[in-house]
Amino acid sequence: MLKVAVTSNIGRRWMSTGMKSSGLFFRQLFDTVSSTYTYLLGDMNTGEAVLIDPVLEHAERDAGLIKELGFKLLYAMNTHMHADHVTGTGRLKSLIPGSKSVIGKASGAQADIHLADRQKVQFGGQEILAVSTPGHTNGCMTYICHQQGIAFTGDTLLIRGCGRTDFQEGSPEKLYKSVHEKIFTLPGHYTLYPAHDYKGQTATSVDEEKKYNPRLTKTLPEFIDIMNNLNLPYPKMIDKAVPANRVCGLY
Ligand SMILES: N[C@@H](CCC(=O)N[C@@H](CSS)C(=O)NCC(=O)O)C(=O)O
Repeated sequence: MLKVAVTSNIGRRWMSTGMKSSGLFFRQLFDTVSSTYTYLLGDMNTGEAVLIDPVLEHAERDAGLIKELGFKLLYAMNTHMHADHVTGTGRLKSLIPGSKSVIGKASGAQADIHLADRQKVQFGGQEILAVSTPGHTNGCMTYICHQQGIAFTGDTLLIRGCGRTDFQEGSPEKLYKSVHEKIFTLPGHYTLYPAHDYKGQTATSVDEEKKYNPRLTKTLPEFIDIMNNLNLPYPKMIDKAVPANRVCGLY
C-alpha cells in the first residue's frame, strides 16, 4: 500500500499545486500588458490538459508550466478571435507537438478544431461544453464545465462589465441575449472566469453578476444605450492582433 502511494505521488507532479475539487487542476495566469487571463485546466487522474486563451508572449511560460507539472496538453483553446493581443495557440502547437488549436466555427479563424454550438471537449474525465455566446464577436464561445460549476466567459461577460460591441461584428442586442439566455440561466453558484479584468479582480459568480452587473441588470434599451456610448479607444494592438489571430497567431 505504502509503495503504491509513494509511486503515485512521484508520477503526479501537479498533486502539490493549486487545485479545485473533483480531480481538476486549475490555474489562472495573467498577462499584465493586455490584462488577459489564461487558464490551465488539467485532469488529475490522466494528466490530460487544456489551456484557455493563451497569449503569444507567454507561450514559453505556459508550455514550461505544463511540462514542469507533467501535464499532456491536448487543446489550446480561444474563447474568440481577440482584438487586443495575439493568441498563443499557434506557438503552443510547435512548443508542445501533438496539441491542437481550437476556436469557435463562427469566428472565421483558422484552427485545428472548429467548435459548433454545444460541442463538447473532453480531457481525461473532465468535459467542457462550448456554448455560442455572440455579441462581442460573432464567434464568441463560453466554455462551461458543469462537473466543476465553473464557466469561462471570454469577453462576453466581464466582472461587473461585458465585452464592447463596437467592432468585429459586435452587437449589443446579441450580447444581451447571450448573457441572459446562456450565462444567467446557469446555476447561481457557478464561478465565472473572464478573459480580462482591468481592476485586479479574478472571478465572479452567476448570482453576483445577476445582482450587481451595472450593464446587464438594465433593460435591453438601456443596455444598448450604454454600449453605444462607451466611447472607448480602439485596442492598441487591434491592427496587428486581428489579422494574426485569423491564422492562430502565426501571422
Ligand atoms: N485598452 C485596451 C483595450 C481595452 C478594451 O477595449 N477591452 C475590451 C476587451 S479586449 S477587445 C473590452 O471589451 N472592454 C470592455 C470595457 O468595458 O472595458 C487595449 O488597448 O488593448
